[in-house]
Amino acid sequence: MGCIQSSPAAADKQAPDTPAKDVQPEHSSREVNGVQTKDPPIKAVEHEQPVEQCLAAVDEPSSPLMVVWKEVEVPLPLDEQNRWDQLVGYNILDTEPEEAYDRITELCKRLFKVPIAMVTFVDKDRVWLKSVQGLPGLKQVERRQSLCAWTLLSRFPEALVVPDLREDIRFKDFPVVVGWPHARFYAAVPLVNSDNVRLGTLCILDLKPRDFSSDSCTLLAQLASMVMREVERKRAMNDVLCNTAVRHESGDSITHDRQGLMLCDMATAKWAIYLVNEAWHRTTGISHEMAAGGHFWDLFEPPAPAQVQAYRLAVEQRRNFELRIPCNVGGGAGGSSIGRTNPQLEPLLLQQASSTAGSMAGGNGLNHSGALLQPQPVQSTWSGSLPGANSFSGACHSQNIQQQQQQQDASGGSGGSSTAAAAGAGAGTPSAAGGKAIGFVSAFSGHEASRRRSIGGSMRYVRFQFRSISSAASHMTPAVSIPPALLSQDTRSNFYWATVDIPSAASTHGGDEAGSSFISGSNLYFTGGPGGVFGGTDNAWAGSVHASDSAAPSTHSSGPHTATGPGSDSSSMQQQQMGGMKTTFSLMPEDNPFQDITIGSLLGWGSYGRVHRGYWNGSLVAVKVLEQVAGDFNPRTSLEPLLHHRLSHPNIVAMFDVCTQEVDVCEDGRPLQEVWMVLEFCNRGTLSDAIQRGWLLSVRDGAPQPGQLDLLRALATAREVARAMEYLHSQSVLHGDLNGNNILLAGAALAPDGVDRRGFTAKVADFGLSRIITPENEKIITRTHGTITHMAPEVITEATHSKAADVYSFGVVLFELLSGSKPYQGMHYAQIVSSITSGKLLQMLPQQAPHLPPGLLELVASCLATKPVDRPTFIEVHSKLQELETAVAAQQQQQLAAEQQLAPAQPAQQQQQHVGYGCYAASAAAAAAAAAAAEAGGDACGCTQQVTKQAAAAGLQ
Ligand SMILES: Nc1ncnc2c1ncn2[C@@H]1O[C@H](COP(=O)(O)OP(=O)(O)OP(=O)(O)O)[C@@H](O)[C@H]1O
Repeated sequence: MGCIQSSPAAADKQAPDTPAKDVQPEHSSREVNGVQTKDPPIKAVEHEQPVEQCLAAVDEPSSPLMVVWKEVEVPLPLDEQNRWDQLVGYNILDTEPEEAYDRITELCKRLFKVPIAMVTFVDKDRVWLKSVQGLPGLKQVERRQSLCAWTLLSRFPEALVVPDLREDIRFKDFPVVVGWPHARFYAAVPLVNSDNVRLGTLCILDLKPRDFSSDSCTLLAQLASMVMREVERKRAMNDVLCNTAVRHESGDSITHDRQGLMLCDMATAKWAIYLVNEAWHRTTGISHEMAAGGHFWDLFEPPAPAQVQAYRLAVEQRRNFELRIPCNVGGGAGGSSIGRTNPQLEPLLLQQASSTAGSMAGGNGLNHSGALLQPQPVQSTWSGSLPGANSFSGACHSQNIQQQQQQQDASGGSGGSSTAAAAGAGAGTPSAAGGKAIGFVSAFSGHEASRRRSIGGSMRYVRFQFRSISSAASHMTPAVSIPPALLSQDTRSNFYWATVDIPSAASTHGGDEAGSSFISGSNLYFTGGPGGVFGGTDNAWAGSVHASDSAAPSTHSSGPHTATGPGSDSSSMQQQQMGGMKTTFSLMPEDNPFQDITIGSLLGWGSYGRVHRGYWNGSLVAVKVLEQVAGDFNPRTSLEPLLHHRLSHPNIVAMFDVCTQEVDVCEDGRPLQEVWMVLEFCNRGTLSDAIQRGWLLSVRDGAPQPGQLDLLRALATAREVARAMEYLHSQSVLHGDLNGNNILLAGAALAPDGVDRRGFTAKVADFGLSRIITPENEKIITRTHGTITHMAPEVITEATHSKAADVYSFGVVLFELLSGSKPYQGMHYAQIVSSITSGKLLQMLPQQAPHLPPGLLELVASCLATKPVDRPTFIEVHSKLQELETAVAAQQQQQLAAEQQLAPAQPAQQQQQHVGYGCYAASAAAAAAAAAAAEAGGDACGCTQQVTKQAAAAGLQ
C-alpha cells in the first residue's frame, strides 16, 4: 500500500471512468522488489473487461491480463460514475479525523487483534483514509495499488478476505505487501449506502497470515454499518444545517438574544461551529462569516494533546464545562476583541490592528475592524478539573498557578500596560508582581509591546460555557429552542451550546458571578504546556491523542524535561513568562436535569405511571413519569427507558432524554425515585381514539361518512405501524403490548400529491412490556401481560411471547382499524379468555366487511392464525400492505378518471370534491391525464392492464 502524495502526475493519468487505451511505453517498465522488469505489451481494454478478466486470471496466474489490469487501471465497479458522484455528495473526502470513526477503527484493532484498521473512501484515483490506526501519518493510497479498491466490486458481496496477501496474484506485488508495513492478511467490508452504492471500506490488516471466520466477517460488517450510519448521519445533519429554513428557525430565535451564543458539534475534531449570533460577534469581535461554518479551534489556539483528554471526557459524559481563553480586551465599555493565534489570520490581524490602533485607543472595539485589532500570541494551555482527578500530580503546582492568577488579577488587567512596559524589558521572570501584563508584553517583541501600549488594550479571559444540548439544562441554558431537526438526528450528545462573555476583572477568577465551579476548592487543576501544539500540523492535535496520552496526565511538573514535550518544565516556565495567561478548563456543577423540564397538564394515567404535557429545552414534549424504588429492578421502569432510548424510527415515538430523581423514602428506608422520560409529543391522540372519532372514514362535504371506511387512510396507517414493528423486530425487540392505545398519532402536513389526506403519522409507543430477544432464544416466557384482547392464544395459555405474538396483536389492531369496532366488544375478561383458549378466535368475515379487498381479509386472517408458525412476519405484512395500498390507490385513480369522463361538464373543482372526498381518489391532475388518455381512445389512465394485474395480485378482484 503505497502512500501517495496526490501529485499532478497522478492526476494527469488516464481517468478511471474513461475506457482504457493502449498502455503507453513508459508503463511497460516498472520496478518490482527493486528489480526493473519489462511487461509484455498491453492491449486496449474496456473498463469492465479488466476487472472480470483479471478476476478470471486469478485462477490462471500466467495470464498476461493481470499485467493488463495492473498497468491500465484499477478494477472499477459497474456503477463507478454514479458511485463517485454519490461519494462526492457526502462531502467527506479530505475532512478532518473524527472521533466517531476513530473509535470504530480502534475497536476493530482490539476485537480482531490486528495492528492496522482503517475506514477508507475510494475516490477517483486514490483511496482516502478517514480513520487509520497503526499506520500513523498515512492519509491516502493510490487507488490502483489499493486492496480496498477491490472491495468495491460486487463480486465480493459481503467481505473481501485475503488470508495471505503473498499468495494472491492480485496483491502479492503491492507495495503494502512487498514493502512497509509488509502486510500479510487483509479483510474488508464495503461501506454501502442506502442506494446500495459502495463508498469505501472498513478494513483490517495483519502482519501475519491468518484465517477469518464467518462470525468475524459478520462482526466486521456490523461495525461497517456503524461507520455507514455515522456517514449518513453526518450528511443528514449537513443537509439540515444547510437548509435555510432550519437556519432561520434557530437563527431567528438566537439572533436577538443578548448573550453571545454559539452552537458547536463537538464530535468534530476542531468543534465545527454551526450557528453564532450577533451578540457573539459583539463579544468576541469575530464576525459571523468567519465563525459559522468554521471551527472553534481554528479561531483559538488549540490545547496540548494530552489536555484534550479533559474535554473528551467531558463531552463523552455530556458534562457541561467552561473554558477561559486569554483575550485582549480593547478597553472601553464592554468592547473587546479576542485575539486569534491562527497563523493564517496573523498578518491580517496585525495589519488591521495597526491601521486601527489610533482610532481604537480607549475605544470600545465593537466595530468590525476593531474586532480584528490585536492578535493574541499567548499560547493557550488547558487547565482542567476532572471527576476524581486527584491523581494529577500537578495539583500542588496548579494551586500555585491559581494563586498566581489571582494575584495577577488583583494587580489589575486594565492598568497593566505600564507594568507591561517595564516588564517588557526584563521579560521572563515569573513573578506575582508581573501580573498578566508581564506575560502580555513578554510574548511580544519590543515593537509589538509599544504598539499595544498605544492601543491601550488589557488582558482578560473570555469565558465560554459549553452546555450539551442533551444534558438537561439549567437556568443557564440559552432560552432558545433547539432546531427539531437536530434532535431528530440522534446527535444530541455531540451538540453543545456555548455562551460567551468576558467576565469583569474582579470575577475573572474566584468570584465568579455565574456560579461556575471555576477554581472551586473541590476541583483540582492541571496546567498543560503548549509544547507539541504549535509545532504540529494543523489537524494533528485532535487526531493524535491516544489512550496512552491519558496515562501521562501529569502534564508539566513531572514529565520528561524536554523543551517541547507537553510535560516540559520549560513550557511551564514559558507560561509563567507570559504571565500565566492560559486557557483554563473546568467542569461546571452538574445541572439539575429536572430544571430543564417544565411539567404541564396531565395527559393521562397508564398502569405504571402518568404522562404530562411539558416543555424541554423549549420544545413541546410529553413527559412520562414512572416511579421505582431505588435498587429494585422493575422491568417496567428500569428497562423501558433503556430500551426506548436505543430506538430511532419515524414511526416510533422518539425519546429525547431520561432522568431520575429521588422524591421520597420508602418505609424500609430505600429511596423512592421518579424516572422522567422526555418523549416526542403526539398531538393527535391514540389510534383507538381516532377510530372512534371517525378519522379513518371517508369524508364527503367535510363530514365523515358513517360506516364508510376510507381504505387508503386505513392502509396507510396500518402500513406505518407494520413498518415500525418491522424495524422493532429487526432490532430484536418484542413490543409485548401492541394495541390501539399504544399507537399514537402525531400531526403531519398533508402530502403534496393529495393522496395522503390523513394529516397524521402513526407512531408506536409504550415499551413498558418490551423485551429483547436473541437469535438463540426468540421466545420469552413472561408473567407480565399486555392487553387481554390483543394477546395471542399462546401468550394466554403458555405465557410465551415471540415475534409471532406481536403479529397477532397487530392482527387485532387491523381488525379494529378496518371494522371500526372494538375487539370482543361487550365481552368481559373471563369470556374473552375462555373464547380465546377454546379456539374461538377473533375473525373478520367477508360478509362483515364486504367492501374490503379479499387480500386484506386474508392478511387479517393470517395475522390472527391460531398457530404462531402460520402467521406472517412483519416484513411480509409490511410488504403486503404496501402492495394493497398501491393497488387500491391505482384502482381509485382509475375510478376517478372514469367518473370524470361521465361528468365532463362539471367544473374541475367540483369534480375533485365529488369524487376525491368520497372515494379518496387521486389528484385532479392525475385524473385529467387519465381522462385525456381515455379520450384519445386508449384505456382509461392508459394503464388498465397494469392496474388490473396489481389489483388481482392484491386480492382485490
Ligand atoms: N408521547 C405522547 N404524546 C402524547 N400523549 C401521550 C404520549 N405518551 C402517552 N400519552 C398519553 O398518555 C396517556 C398515558 O399513557 P401511558 O403510555 O402511560 O399509558 P397507557 O398506554 O394508556 O397504559 P399502559 O401504560 O398501562 O399500557 C395515554 O392517554 C396516552 O395516550
